[in-house]
Amino acid sequence: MDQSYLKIDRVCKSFSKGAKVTEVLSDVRLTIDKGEFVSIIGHSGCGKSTLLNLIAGLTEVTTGAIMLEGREVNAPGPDRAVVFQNHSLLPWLSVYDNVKLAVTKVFGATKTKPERHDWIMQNLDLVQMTHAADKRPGEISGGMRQRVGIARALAMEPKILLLDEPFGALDALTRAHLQDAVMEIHARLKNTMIMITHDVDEAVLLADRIVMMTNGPAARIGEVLPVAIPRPRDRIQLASHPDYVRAREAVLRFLYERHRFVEAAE
Ligand SMILES: Nc1ncnc2c1ncn2[C@@H]1O[C@H](COP(=O)(O)OP(=O)(O)OP(=O)(O)O)[C@@H](O)[C@H]1O
Repeated sequence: MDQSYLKIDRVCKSFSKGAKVTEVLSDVRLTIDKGEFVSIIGHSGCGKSTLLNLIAGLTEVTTGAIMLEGREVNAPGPDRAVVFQNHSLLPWLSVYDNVKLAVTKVFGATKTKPERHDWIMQNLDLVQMTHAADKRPGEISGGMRQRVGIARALAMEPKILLLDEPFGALDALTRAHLQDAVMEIHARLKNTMIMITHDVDEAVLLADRIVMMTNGPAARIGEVLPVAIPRPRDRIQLASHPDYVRAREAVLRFLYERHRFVEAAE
């Protein structure tokens, strides 16, 4: 019996517009273990978000299948929460109420009101945002909004947290703080995380494995690089760590040398 936690099995995805069919993903195969942190990297437009949306169940595969714990994924569900680059919080609700909305949806029938309140506060605490519980998204910084987005996603207690370039719009310092926060959360909750990034350092710092995608159309997984650097990881110590330097170089070579070669050959 196949014991994979998440299995992406020979997935192809095409989009049609009139008579024109574009194959975005071709024969994508990947298995991810429970508790693993996987970064997905690839050039713009190759199909990273499409792959994440397929796992989220927001889009359907054209052929192949995505299995989570042996069950096929073909619709969105609270077991897979997504954090997008643009926070997607409801602007008219407070930080607390934004998280509450998700908690009521998932735990409305199973947790009492005081339990739900504690759970909301616990998740805001996880991202250090309890102090802003009464603020609206427009009254807090971009980094804080992303923290709330992460709290809202985690509050659904998903099996898999899907992060679609969540820090892409943030300045470098805020980004570093949030990367640390994500590493702490991952260490504490031991949940499965899949994160799209364009940032090679971010991919290496956070991931157990880096999935590198070839250019589209018909993108596929070109290489998967294990990052065996022990945790907890400290960005300053890592900067000169030989394994870090090696992993970084391997990703850069894939993106800027090897992949260009593959593209030119096609
Ligand atoms: N709903 C859709 N209908 C038609 N084409 C789509 C749709 N969604 C994505 N595509 C196309 O699929 C390709 C891959 O898009 P996708 O957003 O997955 O790439 P990406 O790697 O995440 O890009 P980026 O890094 O720039 O965010 C693009 O050519 C895009 O135009």
